[in-house]
Amino acid sequence: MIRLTHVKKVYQTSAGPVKALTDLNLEVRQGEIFGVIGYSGAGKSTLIRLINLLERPTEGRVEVAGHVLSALSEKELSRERKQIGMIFQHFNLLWSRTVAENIAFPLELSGLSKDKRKKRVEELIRLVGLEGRASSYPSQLSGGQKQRVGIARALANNPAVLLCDEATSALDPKTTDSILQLLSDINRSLGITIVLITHEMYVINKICHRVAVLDKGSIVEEGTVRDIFLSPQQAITKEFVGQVAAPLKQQIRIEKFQSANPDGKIVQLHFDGKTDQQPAVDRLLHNQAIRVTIIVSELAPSQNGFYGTLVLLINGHQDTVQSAIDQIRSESVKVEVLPS
Ligand SMILES: Nc1ncnc2c1ncn2[C@@H]1O[C@H](COP(=O)(O)OP(=O)(O)OP(=O)(O)O)[C@@H](O)[C@H]1O
Repeated sequence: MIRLTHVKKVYQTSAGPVKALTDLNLEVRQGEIFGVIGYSGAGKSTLIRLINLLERPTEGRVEVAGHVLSALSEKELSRERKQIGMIFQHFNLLWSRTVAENIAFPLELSGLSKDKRKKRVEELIRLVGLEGRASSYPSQLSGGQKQRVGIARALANNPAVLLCDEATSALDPKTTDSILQLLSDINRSLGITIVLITHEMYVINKICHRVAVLDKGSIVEEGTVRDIFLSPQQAITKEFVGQVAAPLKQQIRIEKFQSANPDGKIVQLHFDGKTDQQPAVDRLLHNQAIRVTIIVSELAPSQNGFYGTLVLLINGHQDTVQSAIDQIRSESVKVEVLPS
């Protein structure tokens, strides 16, 4: 579906040439979600902008859906670009236009009649879950809703490929999850090929089928997300995998304790670092009526005590355990009882 062959990109600047991509080869298959991960400056934005020829390669060939885009003139390109939608970190919406008018914009450029535009905009609004917001302006929307408008606009002309340029980097974790879910649903229901760039392994792990690791303008490792997670080869890949492996290891540790202690209660205590919660924890750990085991301790010092989380296994008589939990809750520690 997408094939980059021996692609190089050199920017000419007043300080001299900057090599952004060096001899890059990449193949993205029809219908997959392909992630490119790299640190800042690795060349991710350059790479994604080469796929729709927003940047021309200095050397090499860019082929999308059977067309060699790098060989086309600007006029020919503008027709082929309809095959490729794009969404951006900062949404790039038109602030003076409503949601419906933003989504209609590419349809106007394609010369679609007013009636057809209206129908298509309604379909897209439903697809991205923005019912009831058609007449809102971008400034009246949350970040997640703005990105939904971006996605609807990118899909307006039924592209075969959707490019996502750090599409969730400006969003909080919960909104990130909902946008990633939407992208995954769209990939499945429309069969659209998605290429996304990110610096977060979380994003890759959540929705990508395959991933390439970009470092200093070259792909240093590539494979299925599962294989990369199970056996990362390069040091940089190990660092990225480490971003999500720690929580995963924690989860596995908690599950082991759970299955070995079916009668115990596993609780997660959250410390806010604002008040001194140490005495409350000491009382819990030294409570003679129960047995407390520390499963995970992720605490960092703060001016007034510490912040972070503790995951504990509490064994004992059901009522005694419950009253110990109630006691620490009453001492302004947030307590979550993990499902058994
Ligand atoms: N228009 C440009 N002119 C000159 N140099 C550029 C231009 N765009 C990018 N570069 C340089 O090319 C290299 C790769 O940049 P690029 O933005 O593609 O990386 P990135 O991985 O997307 O980083 P970030 O996440 O910080 O945007 C960097 O050294 C950058 O300074």
